[in-house]
Amino acid sequence: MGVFLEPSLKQGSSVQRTRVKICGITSAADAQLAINAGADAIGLVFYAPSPRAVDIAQAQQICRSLPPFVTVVALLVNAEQAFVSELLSKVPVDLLQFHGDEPAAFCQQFGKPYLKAIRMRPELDLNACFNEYAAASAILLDAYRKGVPGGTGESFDWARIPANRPLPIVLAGGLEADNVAAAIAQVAPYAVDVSGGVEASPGRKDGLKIAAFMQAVTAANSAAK
Ligand SMILES: O=C(O)c1ccccc1NCC(=O)[C@H](O)[C@H](O)COP(=O)(O)O
Repeated sequence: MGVFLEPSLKQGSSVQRTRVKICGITSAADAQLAINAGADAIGLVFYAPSPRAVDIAQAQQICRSLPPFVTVVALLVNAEQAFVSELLSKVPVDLLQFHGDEPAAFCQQFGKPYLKAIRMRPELDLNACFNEYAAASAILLDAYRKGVPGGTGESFDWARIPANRPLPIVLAGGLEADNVAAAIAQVAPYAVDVSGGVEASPGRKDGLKIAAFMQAVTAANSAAK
């Protein structure tokens, strides 16, 4: 199991450092850029319409290239149960990320820790989401754009996130080097998640943007001590 979200590290643990997931990794080279810069986790998108999508064979190749202690997150959007089972049998996934409308029972059936992504639509009842997905390792809060399941590059009003949370929060949506320190200072999330903000183009990560993002996170973590 990777170290990104051990089930025992629920909200309130002594761990204060905001961790980093870099999502939408499509090559071993980009995975190496993320890891060398200090990312805790990489996200692999198994959603074909995304420009960041990978298939099982690509995911296997990327995972073979990884050093130890890197958490592999598999991102799904309303995938069929059979595909998730096949994915888990062929790729060394540490954490599932359900980014669609998956009910809690669907998410839990695989016996694998999972993140439930919640897109912050205007009328959202966040407490109801916390209750429904109480078995999740963490809740990933992402921006909402109608018809776009994720990877929007847009942020949302972080003031909508309550200070008291029953689950660790992974903050996503439009993060980049220029705003991630403010996000950490305001929200104090368990982790941050970024995709577009560290890219040269959709699906191709930019080493300089990754380095700048990680430096900003490191500075914010130091300031929080
Ligand atoms: O990244 C995608 O293309 C994507 C497509 C469909 C569903 C989810 C997707 N990404 C999920 C993530 O966890 C992203 O990192 C998150 O939405 C933040 O993306 P960004 O605003 O570009 O940093």
